[in-house]
Amino acid sequence: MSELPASPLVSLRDIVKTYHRGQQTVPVLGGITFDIDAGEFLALMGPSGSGKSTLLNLIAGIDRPDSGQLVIGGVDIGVLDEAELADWRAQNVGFIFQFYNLMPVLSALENVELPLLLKDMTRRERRERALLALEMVGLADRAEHAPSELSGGQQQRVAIARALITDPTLIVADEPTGDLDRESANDILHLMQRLNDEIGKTIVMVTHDSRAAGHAHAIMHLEKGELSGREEVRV
Ligand SMILES: Nc1ncnc2c1ncn2[C@@H]1O[C@H](COP(=O)(O)OP(=O)(O)OP(=O)(O)O)[C@@H](O)[C@H]1O
Repeated sequence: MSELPASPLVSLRDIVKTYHRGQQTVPVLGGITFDIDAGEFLALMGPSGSGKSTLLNLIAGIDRPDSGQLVIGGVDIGVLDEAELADWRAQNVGFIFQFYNLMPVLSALENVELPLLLKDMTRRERRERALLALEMVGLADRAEHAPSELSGGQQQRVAIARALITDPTLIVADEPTGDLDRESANDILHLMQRLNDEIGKTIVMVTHDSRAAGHAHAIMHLEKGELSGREEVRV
């Protein structure tokens, strides 16, 4: 596993984001400043429309702020051009989505392998690594199954294996348990906690669910595009 860089891993300074739709402007983030330490498991909570997903997408390098500075692992991602940003994302960020975003025509193993297709690796190396990742999430015996042959919780575990496969600096999760029943949600949250505790993955998770947020170290609350507080959950 890669070494963790010095804290903080993520530094946001005065991040402003406004969406433009025709003549209409929608101010979403009004100057956000905070740090995320390496090894932290942070939950982002707030009412619908408060800007949680927008903030997560900026931290993941999917979108760009209008102004402000965003430094991750010592890289000022604001100065990267589109190709450099895409490359940075592929190397540094693992994504977990609410609806898993697995490719339906591929097996679990092939889905996990996908991020490695960009790497200089033999087919055999890719398969071995993907199998290890599936083992880590307890699904090695389902490697050949299609997503439609797996439960929601199992599909999310495949998605977590896919997020881990490149050994990213940062894992971002947008409502990872939003589509799951309570028991499967608990399994997923425990798995994420293990990734954090046992292999030191830094995780930022958007959630509406305070029970889910209770698995994080700290909860950052957003209100109308402003930070309204940080709550420590576990040490
Ligand atoms: N691509 C876009 N174009 C225009 N407006 C957008 C776009 N994406 C989001 N918005 C608006 O920005 C605001 C914040 O959206 P965002 O998805 O970040 O909120 P959220 O806190 O994650 O909400 P939810 O909990 O409902 O998912 C909302 O008013 C939304 O309508």
